[in-house]
Amino acid sequence: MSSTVTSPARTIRIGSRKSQLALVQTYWVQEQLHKHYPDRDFEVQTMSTHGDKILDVALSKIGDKGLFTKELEVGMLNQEIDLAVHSLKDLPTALPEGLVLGCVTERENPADALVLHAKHQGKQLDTLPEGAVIGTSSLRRLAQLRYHFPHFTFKDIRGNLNTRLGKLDAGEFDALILAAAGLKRLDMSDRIHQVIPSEISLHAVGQGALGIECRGDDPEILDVLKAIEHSPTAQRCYAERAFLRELEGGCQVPIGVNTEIKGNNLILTGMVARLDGTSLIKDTVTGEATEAEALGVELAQLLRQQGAQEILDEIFAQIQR
Ligand SMILES: NCc1[nH]cc(CCC(=O)O)c1CC(=O)O
Repeated sequence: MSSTVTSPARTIRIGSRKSQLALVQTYWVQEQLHKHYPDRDFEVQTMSTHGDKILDVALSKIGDKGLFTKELEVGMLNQEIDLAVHSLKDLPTALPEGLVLGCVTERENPADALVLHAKHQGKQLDTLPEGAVIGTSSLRRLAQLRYHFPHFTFKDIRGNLNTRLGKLDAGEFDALILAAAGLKRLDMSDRIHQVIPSEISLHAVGQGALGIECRGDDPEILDVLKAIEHSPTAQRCYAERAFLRELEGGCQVPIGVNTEIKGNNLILTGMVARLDGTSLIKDTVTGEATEAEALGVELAQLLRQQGAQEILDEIFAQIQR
């Protein structure tokens, strides 16, 4: 008599930060995976990351490498969780040994958005008064907006989305610049007064996309993740991340991008700006979408030839002080 004994499929453990946005994103991934693999169990485990615990310190002062990802990565390497869902924007371009970017899901609108205090209802960046106080914690947004709107006053803001919106509504700011994608995912699209055009603000690398990280030596998980990969988003984000990696910048340097897929081609625009908004270097490359990473490297080299490295060196020196 012979019988085939198959051990029951293991429960797949998904790690997430505890913020409202992180949870919405993680439960969305869980649901997508469940749709593709109805017979498998996917369970969510939440963890606080260093970035969640130091909400009162300016992001640009503490550096950003892995601020929102490290604890989840340790969890994966210790076999406590099998994959981690991140806002791709928060995932460093160099991952710890043993971990890989397993898949990239379909992107929301990657643009930045203008969110106004009620008293400015109906206004846009062009029509906000001189001296308007704009809240942002991102050097990228700061540098680009200063470049285009030197007459505004810029003020750092921290905290999760609800905290920030509370500060805006309480009158501490005239407007905030936030990712349109985060507001959309939290069902707060009605707070977006203007989707900022890419001519004014190039978005962060990976903005609006989710990146799922897992162990490189776990073929089962890598295979499971293939079902929810969105290939055009992945190609765009691979080009953006190669550009950032080549310039050796994190999320907290004024580097912005825009990507577009047209037929087989990928169009990548990138910029590096001075923090005070006095200069901004920007260029565009086009090539086969299948060569996404090479395009990112090419654009980085192009911007370097135009002085991007000097700007970045200046910024690194300032941040370290
Ligand atoms: N750094 C914080 C962060 N990480 C991801 C998002 C929003 C969603 C996204 O860009 O995918 C935000 C907030 C913001 O920039 O307004």
